[in-house]
Amino acid sequence: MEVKARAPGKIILSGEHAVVHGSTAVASSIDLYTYVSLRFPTPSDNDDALRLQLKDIGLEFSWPIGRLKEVLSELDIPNSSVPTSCSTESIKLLAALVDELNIPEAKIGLGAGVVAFLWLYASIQGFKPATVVVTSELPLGSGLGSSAALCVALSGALLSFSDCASLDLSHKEWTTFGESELELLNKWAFEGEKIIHGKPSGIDNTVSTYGNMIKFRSGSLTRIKSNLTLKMLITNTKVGRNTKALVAGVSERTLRHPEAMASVFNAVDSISTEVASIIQSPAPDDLSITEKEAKIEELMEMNQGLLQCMGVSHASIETVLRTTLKYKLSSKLTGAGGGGCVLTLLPTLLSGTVVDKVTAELESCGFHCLTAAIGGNGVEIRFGGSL
Ligand SMILES: Nc1ncnc2c1ncn2[C@@H]1O[C@H](COP(=O)(O)OP(=O)(O)O)[C@@H](O)[C@H]1O
Ligand SMILES: C[C@@](O)(CCOP(=O)(O)O)CC(=O)O
Ligand SMILES: [Mg+2]
Repeated sequence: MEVKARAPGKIILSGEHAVVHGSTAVASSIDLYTYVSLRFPTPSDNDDALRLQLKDIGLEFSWPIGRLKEVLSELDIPNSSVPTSCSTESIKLLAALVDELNIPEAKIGLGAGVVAFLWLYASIQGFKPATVVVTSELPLGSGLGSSAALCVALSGALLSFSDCASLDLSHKEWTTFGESELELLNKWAFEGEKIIHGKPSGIDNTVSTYGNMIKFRSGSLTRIKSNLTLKMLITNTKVGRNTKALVAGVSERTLRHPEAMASVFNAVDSISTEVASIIQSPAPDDLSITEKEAKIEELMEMNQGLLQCMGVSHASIETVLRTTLKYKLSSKLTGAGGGGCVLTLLPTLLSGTVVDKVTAELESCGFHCLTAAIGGNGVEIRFGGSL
């Protein structure tokens, strides 16, 4: 018996980083997914190992169950129905197991993802042998929430074979979980994100779990019904960065300049609240679509300025901003910044020729442009099929 789970990536329309410090942020799922397949061996397979295949990265790891028990029995492994944080000591033990894998230096960032995998696996499934296969349509470490999509898809696959979920195992189509199961899944995914991000706000795992558009503040979500079809060009600068380090950098700046940063976070909160209200405002009201788009553009520019104040912009991001401005288009970084992806609003009346020209110019700088549909379902699972 096997299960496949998929969880979407996301874009943050406004409020990244500030959301870690209690400000409102607005995010939406996108139609790019991370897939996790889970299969338990049959007795005739005679396989007593936990195997993890990162398919598109071309890496494969395995741990004899005896070795896992030896190391992890020192840990307080929680119950699958009680999402529990991985303590610093536990992270150290798991990281030592991951160090034994000799991950190539160029891919060392994956180590945090593998530690999160081991924590979620042991916590939800204990010491059962299994094969887990991960594939992703998301660029990793680029601001599109690959870390959260991994944790959400993993939690989905693991919980679907636990006592915590009551699912119809004959279901061969993509299907979602019930409300209380989603809540549990989202909490486990958050514990995984903590291992990868250090101090996540929870917005990425929440939007990946629930899908569509959300407003998020201090750990609680409000689902947003969008009355505006936003179209965004996503430019991947291909400059690698690490969310954990960038989030830590903003916290350090906040410690150095608490009052100034409080004002910055406050301004971001107002921007996100306004963005959410424009998106939700009824279609035929005082403002035309063009006027709403112009307001969102201005708010995106203001948010970008504040992200610069937080110290998370980058020369590559500034190049995207300058390039899109030549075409009178507004942009902002999305996710943790420091490289990664930039969003550019493509207004409804913008001609296809302009989109082609700006895309060509951005790609001539060495960037990669992608279009992804905004919104769509959150985590889903299906049974059967092949890994
Ligand atoms: N498909 C995957 N396989 C293994 N690890 C992954 C995968 N997706 C994400 N990760 C983990 O998440 C990290 C990237 O997360 P992060 O720096 O938060 O950027 P983002 O979430 O924007 O992609 C990777 O370095 C890796 O540790
Ligand atoms: C910077 C932050 O707001 C978003 C990070 O997103 P990503 O990992 O760069 O996709 C951090 C968080 O909210 O946990
Ligand atoms: Mg992330």
